[in-house]
Amino acid sequence: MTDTVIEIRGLQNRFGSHVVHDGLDLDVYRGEILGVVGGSGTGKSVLLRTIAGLNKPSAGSVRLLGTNMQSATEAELDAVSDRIGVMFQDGALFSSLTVLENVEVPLKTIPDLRKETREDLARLKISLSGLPWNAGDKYPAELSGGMRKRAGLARALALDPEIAFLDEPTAGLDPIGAAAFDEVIRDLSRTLGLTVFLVTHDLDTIYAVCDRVAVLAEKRVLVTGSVASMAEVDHPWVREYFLGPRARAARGTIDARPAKG
Ligand SMILES: Nc1ncnc2c1ncn2[C@@H]1O[C@H](COP(=O)(O)OP(=O)(O)OP(=O)(O)O)[C@@H](O)[C@H]1O
Repeated sequence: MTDTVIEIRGLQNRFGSHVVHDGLDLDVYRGEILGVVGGSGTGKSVLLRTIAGLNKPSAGSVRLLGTNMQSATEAELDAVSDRIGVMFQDGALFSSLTVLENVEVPLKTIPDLRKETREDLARLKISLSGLPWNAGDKYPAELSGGMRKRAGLARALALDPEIAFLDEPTAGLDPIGAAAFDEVIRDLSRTLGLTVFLVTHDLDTIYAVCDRVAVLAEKRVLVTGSVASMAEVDHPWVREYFLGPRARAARGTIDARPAKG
């Protein structure tokens, strides 16, 4: 049976008179990597923040890991927030803390966790995110953009989340760095059974890692389906995005990769 970990119904988000989402429905299933795409300003980040409980919608409901985010008590919201990890576009690290200390921040919510154990757990997450062993002792300003993103991922993974929300994880990375990041995301999903809610503009990432895609347009989720099925969708933005020259190039790169045994 499919386990729905995020269930959104009739969602509306408005800022003053600006309606970003209206009547938005979406289901996300356990263990999948869902790519959320859409033109600039269609509300991908607002949607991510709303699901994660960081933005209060003006109408509709979000059920996250079985918790109704609109009617939950503070204690229930805290409990569900411990089961998710969020990686923001810029990594959102504390600049005055080392990478290790940044990753330790969420772990400090665990009562009675010994300092040594907390540090070991943080170092494990740092290495799972593909950072070199000594990166934990560096400050964010000493890292490249790609390494900062990995540090942000390590912090998002600190509490062994069931769902990782990643906002533009490969934006600003060079193609090799982006491909390496794709691999980390895919490995984490496959080995840890992590569900990934992935906001991205990066067609290479979509073709390389996403099990399903949700397209945001016209203030709602216009369509969901496999990446391949997007070629059949008769909507101008979807056609331009998935059938344009960049999509052809991204598809070609994936088709050209040797099959994994
Ligand atoms: N706190 C806020 N107050 C007012 N307007 C906001 C707020 N947050 C987002 N918006 C508006 O909501 C709309 C959607 O923003 P959002 O950042 O979610 O778009 P996006 O699809 O992620 O865009 P991009 O692809 O460019 O990152 C934008 O018009 C933005 O200006």
